[in-house]
Amino acid sequence: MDPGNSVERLEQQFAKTGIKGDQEPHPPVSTPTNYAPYPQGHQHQQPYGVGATRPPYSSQNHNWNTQRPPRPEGHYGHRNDNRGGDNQRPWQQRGGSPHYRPHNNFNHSSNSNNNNNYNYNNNRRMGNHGHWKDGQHIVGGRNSHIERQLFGNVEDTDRQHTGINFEKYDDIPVEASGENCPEAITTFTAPPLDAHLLTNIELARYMTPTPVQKYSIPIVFAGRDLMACAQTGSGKTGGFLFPILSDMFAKGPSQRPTPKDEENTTPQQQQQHSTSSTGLPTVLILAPTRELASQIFDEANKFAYRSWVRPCCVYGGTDIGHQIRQIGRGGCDLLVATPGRLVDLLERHHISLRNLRFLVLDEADRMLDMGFEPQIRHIVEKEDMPGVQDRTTLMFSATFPRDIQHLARDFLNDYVFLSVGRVGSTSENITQKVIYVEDDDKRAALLDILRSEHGRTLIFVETRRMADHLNQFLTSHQFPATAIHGDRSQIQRERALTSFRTGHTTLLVATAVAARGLDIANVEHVISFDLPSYIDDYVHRIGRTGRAGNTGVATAFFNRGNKNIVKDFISILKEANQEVPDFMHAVAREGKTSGSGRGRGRGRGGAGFGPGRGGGNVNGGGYTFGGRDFRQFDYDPSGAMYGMPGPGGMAYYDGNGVMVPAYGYLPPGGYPAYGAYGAYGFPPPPFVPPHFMHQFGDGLLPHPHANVQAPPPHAPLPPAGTPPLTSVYSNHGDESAHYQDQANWY
Ligand SMILES: Nc1ncnc2c1ncn2[C@@H]1O[C@H](COP(=O)(O)OP(=O)(O)OP(=O)(O)O)[C@@H](O)[C@H]1O
Repeated sequence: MDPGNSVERLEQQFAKTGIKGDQEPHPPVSTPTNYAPYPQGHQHQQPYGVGATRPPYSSQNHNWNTQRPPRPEGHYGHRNDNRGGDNQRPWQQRGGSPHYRPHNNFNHSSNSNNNNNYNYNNNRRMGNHGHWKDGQHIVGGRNSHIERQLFGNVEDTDRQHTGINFEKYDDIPVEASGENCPEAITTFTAPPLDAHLLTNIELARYMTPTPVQKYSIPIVFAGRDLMACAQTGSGKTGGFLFPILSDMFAKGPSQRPTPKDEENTTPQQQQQHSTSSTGLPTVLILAPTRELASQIFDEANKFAYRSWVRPCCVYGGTDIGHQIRQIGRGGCDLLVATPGRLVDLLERHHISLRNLRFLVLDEADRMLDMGFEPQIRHIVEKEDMPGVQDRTTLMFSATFPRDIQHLARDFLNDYVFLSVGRVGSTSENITQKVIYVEDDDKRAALLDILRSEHGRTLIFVETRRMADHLNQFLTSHQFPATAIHGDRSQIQRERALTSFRTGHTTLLVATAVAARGLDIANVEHVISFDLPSYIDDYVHRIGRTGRAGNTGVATAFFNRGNKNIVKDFISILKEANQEVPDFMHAVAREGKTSGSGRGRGRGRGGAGFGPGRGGGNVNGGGYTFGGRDFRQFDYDPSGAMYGMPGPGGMAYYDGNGVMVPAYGYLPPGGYPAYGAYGAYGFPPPPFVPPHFMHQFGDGLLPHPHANVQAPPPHAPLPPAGTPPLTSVYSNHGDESAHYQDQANWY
């Protein structure tokens, strides 16, 4: 599908419906209930449901979301073309809107939550850092100015979530599996936490630990590796920062020589190494996006305040020379990084990982999917990082698909799997609404919603181009909007985020670059203008609201173009006790006969991802949305690993524990899904033979541990005329240099 044509077609479609940005696009339509299908065009058709007239559907309707390759890091220039506009002109001058909240002192460098690079350096110069001397932690002096910068004021609504209500989490089910799980703590106390950390926790006004923190703190203190799956907004950042910083405050800098030092360097060289400007972090935290890395860095600065620990942050899109100087001058005890920039710095020997004691993968499922996995392997296995036995490895996310859990074992040692929350991982604090809206009507539907609401609203779209178009469209309709996506320069991205955080612009149009981890206070509404191709991505996106015990609303525009995720979507809604509109069931029933055959897993999973999923049957296959320890469900002590049986088939490991590759199957009218790794479903014939899978590049090649076997002899070839499949680049707009995705196959 030609992206240019499809976008043009979209624009023509918009033009047909009168949506041009300079005229009233669509008469406001009142929807009787939130779940009513959105009227088609001007005709106000009957709601689409079972037996009702279906809105005309064209298989081309949704192709306009065609994605473009991400730009390599080096291509992110500081372009000042202002595409998409940051709307720096005062809003009143442009007609205003009820969304506007006057903010006369807007200055992104002074109001941002992300402005601590500057303050952090000041912080050092003011000499209030502590240090480690003669085996003792000497804590620095207090500074009220820095404390305001780091922790904000109680009334600072741009930075504080209002009405944090973690009691809501008290009856959330928590499951910890693995040998000898340590007991959870119930309060922040010293011991077990370091006394200095407690003073910083108090400054942050955290009264009690969240469930994930209650468990992760003793697990890490016990020296155990951890894979933690907890709902969005439930305090996972503290879940890894608290035990790590507490340990560092108590034990001081690591001095341990690694075997590599002993083998390859002379004592003189070692001496040179430690006095050179090379950063020698004790902790490495890897995150998928620059904005998330920056946010974790800010949190690390808070909780490391006045301690000997110097946090440091490196990510792409910014001047590497500046980062090198930061590492050299200020030290780098706790390093937060995006993988691409870190590899660059490792290769230039500005950072060495030989002293590492803690490795953290935040958004770990994202970090281990095919976009990042090669870089993560390079960092963990090919550089000088201590081996898995000699470091503590922690992985955190709100979703942990089974295939990623399999892969994660390579990086973990005797780990505890912690699951906080329901198996379906959306929070019940988020009210989820689904509206049936054809692609042509989405803009009108959006305007209707925005005209009746004035809160901070995040709008997710699938492509960067669409983000720009929608931003322009909203701006031309007098809404204070801005956009964040991977084609914008880092300065534009940060400016957009700051503008949204501070409430200068109450609408942020975003691609998936803003989907994970970002903690923006008081986001009231997340609108999935486009639904993502994978339900886990939806879970993360809506998780930008309803955080820290607050409530929020998530509205999804749904149509038949989303039928590939409809069953997973229904399960997510049910698990969070949300209403499932009839039209979703109807589309799901259609899916049964036409079947998209798409698995998940971004080139890793595919048809066999989880038992029974290849045929699009979720429930029968026992798939869960990442909240279960696969060891409990797939593992058979006899040496064979099985999935849970379902109508779609059975997950399949052979009796010797050797993985049998997944074979996609070709449902009528659908495309094959592919998988090459993990506990795969063993779907019904016809099979797609492995040679077909190999067309798709790295991510679809079998994992090195997989022993690929020939397909069963009866597997037929794909039917004549099956179009050749090609990988397309996704629109994740993050640090993944070679991220490939099967999105928009059809
Ligand atoms: N113990 C606590 N008490 C009060 N607030 C807390 C506590 N722990 C974390 N928070 C606040 O809760 C919010 C969400 O925390 P955090 O960003 O760590 O969530 P998360 O689980 O990592 O979310 P996501 O899945 O989106 O990455 C933050 O604003 C944080 O400051």
